[in-house]
Amino acid sequence: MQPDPQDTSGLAEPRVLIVGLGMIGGSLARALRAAGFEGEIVACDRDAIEIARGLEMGVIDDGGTSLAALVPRSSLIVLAVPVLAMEGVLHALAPLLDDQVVTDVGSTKQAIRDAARRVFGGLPPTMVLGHPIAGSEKSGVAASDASLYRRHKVILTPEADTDPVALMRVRAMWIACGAEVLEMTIERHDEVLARTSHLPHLLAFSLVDTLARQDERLEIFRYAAGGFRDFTRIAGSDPVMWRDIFTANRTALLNALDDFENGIAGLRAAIAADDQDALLATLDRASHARHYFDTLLNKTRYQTMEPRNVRYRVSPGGSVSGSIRVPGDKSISHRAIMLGALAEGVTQVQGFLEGEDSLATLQAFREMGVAIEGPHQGRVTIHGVGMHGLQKPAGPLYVGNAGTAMRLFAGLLAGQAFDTELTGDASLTRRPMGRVADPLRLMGAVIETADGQRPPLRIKGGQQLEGIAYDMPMASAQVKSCLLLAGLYAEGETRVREPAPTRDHTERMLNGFGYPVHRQDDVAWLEGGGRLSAGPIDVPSDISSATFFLVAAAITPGSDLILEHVGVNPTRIGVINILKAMGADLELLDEHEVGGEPVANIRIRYVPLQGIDIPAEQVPLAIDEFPALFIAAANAAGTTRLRGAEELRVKESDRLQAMADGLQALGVEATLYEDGIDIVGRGGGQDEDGPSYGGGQIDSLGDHRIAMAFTIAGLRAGDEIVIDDCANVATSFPGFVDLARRVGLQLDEEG
Ligand SMILES: O=C(O)C1=C[C@@H](OP(=O)(O)O)[C@@H](O)[C@H](O)C1
Ligand SMILES: C=C(OP(=O)(O)O)C(=O)O
Repeated sequence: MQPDPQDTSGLAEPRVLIVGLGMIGGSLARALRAAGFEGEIVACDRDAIEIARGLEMGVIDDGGTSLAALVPRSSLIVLAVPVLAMEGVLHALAPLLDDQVVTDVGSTKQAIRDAARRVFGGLPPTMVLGHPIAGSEKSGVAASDASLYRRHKVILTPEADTDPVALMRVRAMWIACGAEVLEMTIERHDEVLARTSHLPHLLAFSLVDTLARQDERLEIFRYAAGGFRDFTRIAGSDPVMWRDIFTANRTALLNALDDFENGIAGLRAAIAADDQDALLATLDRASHARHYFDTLLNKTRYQTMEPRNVRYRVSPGGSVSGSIRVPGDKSISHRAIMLGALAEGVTQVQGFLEGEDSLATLQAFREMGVAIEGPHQGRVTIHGVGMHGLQKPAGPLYVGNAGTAMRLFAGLLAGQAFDTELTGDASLTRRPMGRVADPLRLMGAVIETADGQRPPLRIKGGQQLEGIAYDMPMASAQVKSCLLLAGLYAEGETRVREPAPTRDHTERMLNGFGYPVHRQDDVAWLEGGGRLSAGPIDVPSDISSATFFLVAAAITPGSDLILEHVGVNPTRIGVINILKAMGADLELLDEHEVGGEPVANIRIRYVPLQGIDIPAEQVPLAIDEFPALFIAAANAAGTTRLRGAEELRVKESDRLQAMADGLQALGVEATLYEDGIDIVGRGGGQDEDGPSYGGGQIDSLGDHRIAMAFTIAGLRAGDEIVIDDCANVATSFPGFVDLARRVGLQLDEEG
């Protein structure tokens, strides 16, 4: 939660003493004042001129050069002197301290704790070490800034015996300044800061110094523009302060420097050897890393129950018309990156889905050393590394919300020479992974899971896999694909029998990359040990995304909509078959094939729908489309019955339950079964144009498809539908809100 910068209620200090009135201490004083702090603010500095300036600027109420005069009536003391000056200040303070709470703002923490131990025999419980992660290259009280800490992080490093009241008081001070207060151990703080702050400062100082000592230095500085200026701004920082920090955090800084030297050596070698792919892999990884880690950090907050609540507000009514193209197919986008990375040569992809799920797959390959350019407007260029060219990633591979990524990666990584760990967001962490881990173990893979065979997955590298013949207990394209990908690395044949046809994009794309995959009846198989050769991939629009608009048009009188360039692979068109069986007026135009996948434009016009018993064989062919199809059912005449769909319970949410709850909230009768649902449609009444159900509040449970299904339900609602927890729509359908508005929905997005 963002602290209220005006809230000083937790801060009841009669007098705050700031020791060291520089830019950091001065900014603290000004921030407290600006927040309406009513106590006294005094400062001590050995430089009387700084104190005089502080008084003149109105930053402090009183001040001087002697601690003895200022400590006694103060309640909270903030040490804002350079790190190596701390020990001297602590010595001077020791005889003066009574029950004051003491804190500091030093950039390293172990050195200050060591100093306190030498002075006091231990870190006193009333001393709370802290560090605001804010600053500037400027110094002195004249450079102070009342907003320096606003929305910045302050790290406090309490110890086991720190007085909780002291901690609370220091925390209250920073919250009053508008900061976000975090806690971590002293050791962790020093390691983190060595990498994120101390190393970059060291590099900036070093680069400027190196260039400044060269003969043509004037020329260098004269022409040094953007890059040099950006990179070296911090080299103008206070030398004493930074000498102290580098000295005080010696061990952690040297470790960070070692890592950096390895990285630089790698780049040097790549340049020397004219290894453009290696160079691009590093540059690309770096250029995307900042954005990616921001997203990742948001996810972490999301998991820890501070949801980024994106809320949709759908006004009732609207019509649906036009001609639109929805984003690229998610299943094919994942596979394009995976196979492109393992291929020999360069794979050009167009139509790539720039959604969070497929971007997670892309990032994971970057972390395994693959050079990938883009995405730029759906174009991605993958510099394949060959079947054995992946490198061990530095840490766990985080695949967010994407079940497909985790399960396909499990197969692919089981055959690598190195260990890996796969992690995901809260929803993915609840999903079953035994369905891939068990058969992979039969192939000889070594995989550890968390309780209940859930993520994270720890996959041991260096195992020789053996082909197996596996009868899948459920119709799952993810399991089939996982085993086929592991089969690429296995000895002999890997055969997978599916109880019902499932999407066959993996088989098609492998064949397209020159790797033979055979099929006879319900069995697909391949022989391990082959090679993939790169080729272009044109990703069609995702029929699962198109479905929301197909249903929107199917339920809204007067609608006439064309969805362009949609993938209509026979293993994906359950939604078309089911809508047609319900009576929808739907036709495929301009059917043709791109890169081994059939595509078409789909035209759909409104006619009243009938409820049906959904044929069992259509279930796997429409597995992701059911949330939207349930909305079609709610608008049809009569009851729609679905059975044999227990897989819906283990998607991003329990989709049977989530949809039943939502439909009931709108006033639609829905009866749940273990493997399905009956929905009593509200269509077929006298007033064909009137609303089918009411409005209401829906919890999407963070499931993109639940969120989008209830959005289109708004077209036939009698009142507003408000849908919570919609941020994950971005996993599969970036731009959904804009497109929905474009075809005629009245939709607002909040948060
Ligand atoms: O292979 C794939 O790309 C997918 C397979 C399906 O999952 P299951 O294999 O679990 O049915 C589907 O729900 C998912 O969205 C994508
Ligand atoms: C189930 C889905 O995806 P995944 O399994 O990849 O999370 C989906 O997109 O509906």
